[in-house]
Amino acid sequence: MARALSFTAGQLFLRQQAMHVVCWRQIHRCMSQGSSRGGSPGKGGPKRKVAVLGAAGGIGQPLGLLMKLSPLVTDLALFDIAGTPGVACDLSHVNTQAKVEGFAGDGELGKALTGCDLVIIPAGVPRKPGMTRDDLFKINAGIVKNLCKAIAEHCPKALVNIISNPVNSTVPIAAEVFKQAGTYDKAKLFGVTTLDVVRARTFYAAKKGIPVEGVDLPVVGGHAGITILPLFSQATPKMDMTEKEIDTLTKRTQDGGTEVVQAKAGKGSATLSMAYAGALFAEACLKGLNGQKNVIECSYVESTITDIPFFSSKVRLGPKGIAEVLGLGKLTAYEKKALDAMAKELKASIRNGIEFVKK
Ligand SMILES: NC(=O)c1ccc[n+]([C@@H]2O[C@H](COP(=O)([O-])OP(=O)(O)OC[C@H]3O[C@@H](n4cnc5c(N)ncnc54)[C@H](O)[C@@H]3O)[C@@H](O)[C@H]2O)c1
Ligand SMILES: O=C(O)C[C@H](O)C(=O)O
Repeated sequence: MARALSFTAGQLFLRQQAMHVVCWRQIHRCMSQGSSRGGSPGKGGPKRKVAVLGAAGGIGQPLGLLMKLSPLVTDLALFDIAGTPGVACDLSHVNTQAKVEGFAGDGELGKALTGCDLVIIPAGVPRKPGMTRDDLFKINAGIVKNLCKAIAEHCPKALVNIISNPVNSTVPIAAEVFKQAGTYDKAKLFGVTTLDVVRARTFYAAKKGIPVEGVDLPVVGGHAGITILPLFSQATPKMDMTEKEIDTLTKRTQDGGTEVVQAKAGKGSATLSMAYAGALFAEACLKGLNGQKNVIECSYVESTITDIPFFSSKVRLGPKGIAEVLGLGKLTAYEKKALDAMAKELKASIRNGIEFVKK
């Protein structure tokens, strides 16, 4: 009996190991889908340098790993105020093509940025329970401002993906810094709202009992509370939903970040799901740069599709960044009301960001 039991445990262990391998193969396959259509650097595709600023942090480390796994990245620069040489050494042993270098401290920021095609910024402090994203403004506004000044100096043509909160203000901060430096190109600046899309897809699939892989739906507005608006009416595959179901899923998506902050109980906010979402969005940007057609993601960008000057909606990515900011499509009465309700808060967050740089 004991022998039979241990044999079963052994089998279970082997099965688990096999599943790990399958998972990693799937991640590789997912990430390399870009290479077949977006140009494989190993096979003569373009060289692409990506920098992660805040690379030793909770998001920065797994995001660095996912970028190291991406077949679209040839050079990976990991910058933080400290700790990056260790992270870079660790990642450099992974047998994928990207050459990894670590840079620590302001004195090395210029070297990290020089030659970059894409800069991803998860630098800054995360929330603790009871805080809003706006409570992070005091510290993160200055961090994003200084990093963007360095981007304007060392890689003014790079695409910039901003993850640091409050995204509703840090993106306008970045825009204003670039304007002052004379390098602003609205097609190259993105607030990363992909985690809202990832969450909405997950919650919708779970609620409707359908496989999440086939689910798509836009999330528009901004990235905080009521400014996050998932458009479940445009979800595919289309499923009937009651207004109550829509309201529950909308609120869960809006509160997704807070759900993680509370579950982590003082140890930070979403890091792993954010790294996944950040890698998805970064890969989409690289595919666009490489000339892949029809690359569409939601992002918080300078926009004229509403009267709110920065707004998240679907954007088509191309060789120069944003090729087209797509419209909102047909909205339901519920969605129109939610859009009206967010305008005041979103405009105020944008104003705060701009004034912070101007003053
Ligand atoms: N956009 C989103 O959907 C989303 C999701 C999750 C978290 N976030 C935000 O991302 C940010 C980072 O979160 P985290 O969990 O990784 O935090 P963290 O504290 O674990 O890591 C942040 C890192 O930034 C570094 N840093 C601080 N100042 C820096 C500077 N001047 N230059 C370079 N690096 C600097 C820190 O040393 C640290 O390693 C937070 O503001 C958080 O709110 C955004
Ligand atoms: O909620 C946070 O503070 C982090 C992030 O913006 C998230 O949505 O998870």
